[in-house]
Amino acid sequence: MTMSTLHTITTHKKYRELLAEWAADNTEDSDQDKSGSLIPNATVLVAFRTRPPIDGEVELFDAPLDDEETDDEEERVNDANHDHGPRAKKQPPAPQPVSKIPAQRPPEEFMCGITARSRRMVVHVPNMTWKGAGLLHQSYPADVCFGPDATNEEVYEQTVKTPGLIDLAVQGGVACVLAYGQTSAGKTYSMMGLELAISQDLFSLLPVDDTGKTQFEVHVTFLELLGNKPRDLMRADEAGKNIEIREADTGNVHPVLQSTQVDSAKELEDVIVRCLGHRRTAQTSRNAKSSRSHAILTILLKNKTPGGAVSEIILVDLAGSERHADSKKHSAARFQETRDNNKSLLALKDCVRAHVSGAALVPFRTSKLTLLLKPIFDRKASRPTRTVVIAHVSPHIQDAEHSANTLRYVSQFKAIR
Ligand SMILES: Nc1ncnc2c1ncn2[C@@H]1O[C@H](COP(=O)(O)OP(=O)(O)OP(=O)(O)O)[C@@H](O)[C@H]1O
Repeated sequence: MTMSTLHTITTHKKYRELLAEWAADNTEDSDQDKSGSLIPNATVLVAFRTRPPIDGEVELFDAPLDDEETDDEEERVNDANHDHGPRAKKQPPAPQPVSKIPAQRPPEEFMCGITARSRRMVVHVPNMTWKGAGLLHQSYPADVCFGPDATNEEVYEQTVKTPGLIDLAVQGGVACVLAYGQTSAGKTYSMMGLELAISQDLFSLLPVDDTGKTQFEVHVTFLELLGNKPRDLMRADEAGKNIEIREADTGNVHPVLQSTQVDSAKELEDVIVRCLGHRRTAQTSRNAKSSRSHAILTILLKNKTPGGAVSEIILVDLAGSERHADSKKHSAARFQETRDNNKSLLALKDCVRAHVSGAALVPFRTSKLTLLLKPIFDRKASRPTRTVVIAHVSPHIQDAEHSANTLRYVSQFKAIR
């Protein structure tokens, strides 16, 4: 047995003991946050989700992590603005926190870095001190949390049904769900589930007249923002062609997209599945089919009665937040995309923060992503809005620092209220 294997076994044994001790002292029954339901009147609701480990995934941690990476969310996003491209000059390695040290254990061992409680998530962050291996248990509050066993149906129930997002749109408002998180944390999995569940329910929730007909027309657009390049996912024939985003004098933002009218749950579902098939993916160190882009599905409800409004349900699967280490093998073009994605995520954070705090000005023109989301940020618009941000985190202890940053980033939106 090598010294390194021995060290691994000892450290991981210690982590397991510490996790067991923490779990014994923090049972679900002692969770103060268990009672109560979602805050019905909040403009922004915060949800956290983690997923189960995937077969063979732990073996990925055997690859050494980059010694230059930064794990602070803002630092990481700003870091992406500097030249770290393939030709960038190497800096001397910085001292590494323990979670960045290359994996030192048998690959088949999964070690959980997340505990989901009803209304908070706890991240168990490895922390090496002079006393040896330790764990910091960092707790972040949310309106609702989903552990690895939660189904997409449960997520739909709590993040769409309970906050009344479809009802809000039917009444003329703007409802939005944003899936945020580290690459491979489960954003696309959640959003596909929500998109298909909304397709199933939407038509039965549209009000009908005495003849059984609804006064609403349902139209769909689907846009992909790859780095800074918007594309129409509805048009496979236009693949690769960038579309224009216009902001009219009236203040309305008009991406030049094909809008498709749908008249049934099946039609809506078919359009969504077809468009998702046009989304670009690439293999990353963490996800064989990683979505490189932000994907914005907009379901427009057009009320055909005289003076009837157009309301919207906007479903956004954001590009994965990537650390520098995750992108170090990217080509120059992919690196630029990652940089643009990270910049737009930072702009999004600023906008949501300003929006939640009731600031007079929300800087939505800072990026194409936030400009496209103007309907939820526009203070001058009279339509009521509600946004649910679902932060996704990896279940692995090796990702604990990234997970803590993700939850810190998103839980702020709850704290500002
Ligand atoms: N709750 C879950 N239960 C079971 N499997 C899941 C769950 N969430 C995600 N997965 C699986 O994990 C893998 C990564 O998920 P997904 O592609 O949704 O991540 P992502 O956050 O969208 O990644 P990226 O940002 O790289 O596109 C997929 O194989 C997916 O099927």
